[in-house]
Amino acid sequence: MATENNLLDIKNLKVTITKKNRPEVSIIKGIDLALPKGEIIGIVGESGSGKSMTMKSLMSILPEDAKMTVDSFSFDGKNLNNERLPGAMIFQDPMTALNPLRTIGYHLIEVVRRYSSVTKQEAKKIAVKELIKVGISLPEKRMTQYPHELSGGMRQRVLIAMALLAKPKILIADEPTTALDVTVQAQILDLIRHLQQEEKLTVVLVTHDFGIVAGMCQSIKVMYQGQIVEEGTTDEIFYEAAHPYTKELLRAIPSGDKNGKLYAVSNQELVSDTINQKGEFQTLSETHRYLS
Ligand SMILES: Nc1ncnc2c1ncn2[C@@H]1O[C@H](COP(=O)(O)OP(=O)(O)OP(=O)(O)O)[C@@H](O)[C@H]1O
Repeated sequence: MATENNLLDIKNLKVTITKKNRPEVSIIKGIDLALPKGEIIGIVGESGSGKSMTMKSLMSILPEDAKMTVDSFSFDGKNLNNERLPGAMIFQDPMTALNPLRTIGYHLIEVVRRYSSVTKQEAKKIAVKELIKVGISLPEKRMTQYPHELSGGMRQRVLIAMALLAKPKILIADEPTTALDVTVQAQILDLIRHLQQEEKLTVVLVTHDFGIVAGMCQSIKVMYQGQIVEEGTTDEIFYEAAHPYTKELLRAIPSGDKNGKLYAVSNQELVSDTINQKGEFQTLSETHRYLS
């Protein structure tokens, strides 16, 4: 049963992949997913743990050879049946979601007109307004430019604008800043946080980076090998993690200590002797404070 505070409630989500002449592979192994309304929820786990597959399941955009099953899938207290989730998703590399041969304006106007019956001129005005909302300067000019003419950060802002034009109730951001440099990363995260409050969105922030979820998320789910191995409030996860995998992930945050060690999560081996340059974060608790 869905609780009142959950926007999304999924029971026993499984995803399998079947390739030609190969046995079926279980990718997501029966997870229960409850996403509280109006929060930013972090999904954390190393590469290959199943974060993206889980999110693609929610959005019904799994690859052709993947099959998803659930025991129940409810949205805002109602069974979603076969309807699409009123959500939008942004990805690590905005280039993959943008057609290099089309202008930014083309992309935005297309989304506006998909969701409301307005003229092209009206759609253009709405699109320009949305570009302003996501902090893009010279929006009229940007409308005429092609994706490659924009910086990575600007492209990600365009994707966020496109996502918002779809009027989602839930925004899934899958490693939205991984491809960006640190300063731009912080700006995009700020934008997501700001929009989440402004639009009263529920946001799912998928990342392998605990540093990012610390300052952004109210709650965290930790994924490992296709399962959620631990979940709780951000404080619970940071200060009272019980699962060994969570502890290892936390231990893998660079200490910033001059003689700090960098550990790999999966095999617990030392992968680097020392971090010589001064890191941004000093200790785990300082990481949390710094980002809060
Ligand atoms: N199209 C595909 N065909 C077969 N296996 C796949 C496919 N896509 C993903 N997988 C496998 O599913 C598992 C989960 O992948 P997923 O992309 O969800 O991981 P992730 O946690 O999001 O990691 P990353 O951040 O690296 O994408 C991995 O073992 C991956 O190899």
